Amino acid sequence: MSILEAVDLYRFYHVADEEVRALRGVSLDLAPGELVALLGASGSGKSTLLSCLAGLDDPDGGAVTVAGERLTRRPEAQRAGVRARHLGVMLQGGNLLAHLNVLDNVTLTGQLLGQPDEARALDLLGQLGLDHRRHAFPAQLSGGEVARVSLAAALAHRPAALLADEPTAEVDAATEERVIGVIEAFVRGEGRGGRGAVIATHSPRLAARAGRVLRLKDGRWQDA
Ligand SMILES: Nc1ncnc2c1ncn2[C@@H]1O[C@H](COP(=O)(O)OP(=O)(O)OP(=O)(O)O)[C@@H](O)[C@H]1O
Repeated sequence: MSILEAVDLYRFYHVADEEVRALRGVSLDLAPGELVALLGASGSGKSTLLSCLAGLDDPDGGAVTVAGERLTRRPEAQRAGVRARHLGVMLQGGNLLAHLNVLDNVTLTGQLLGQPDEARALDLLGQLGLDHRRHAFPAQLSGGEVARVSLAAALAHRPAALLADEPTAEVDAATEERVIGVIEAFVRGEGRGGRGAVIATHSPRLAARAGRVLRLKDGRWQDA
């Protein structure tokens, strides 16, 4: 069974009289153990697709299923439940809560699920070179640090799938290697039904390590 399945997603935005067709019939199947790199020029629809896959946005057409649970066409509270149970989401610009320190941000989803795992959170922060920043607040972090803390927060509760938008933006080559290593270890890790990741990236280094590279162009798969 696939970890995450998206069928024929459409998403249109309307700004004044103009219609932006951000997604035009995009389907995706994420298999256990798979690391998928999502490539495409700026504006091609990568963030929109990740938002729909994460249930943060409801597409205008199509369906998303995660670990056998439907994510689309449900009230936000139900989508949030599915998201917390099965997904780790890292958005562009990070998604940290300003009033919580780094460690509390990373353990937050686990706490909400009633399974906080501080040891795992500290382990992830260590692997990402952020052990010494555990008591810092988001406003005190650099852009690259925010991205890595957000990645740790997305992975700490051991979701079935990681959905990440540009996790290696704003970092040097050595740090990028750490980030890729953490993502690879996550995808290889044991889990009920397996784990997988869809990563939007402009990084050739990250794309080279993916098992599958998919390219979006104007809201469609380029080679479809
Ligand atoms: N909230 C919105 N309202 C109107 N248009 C939007 C909105 N969000 C995205 N768009 C438009 O939809 C298209 C796809 O945008 P999206 O952010 O998904 O691209 P992207 O591939 O992630 O780009 P980048 O690599 O720059 O992050 C673009 O034309 C963008 O301007």
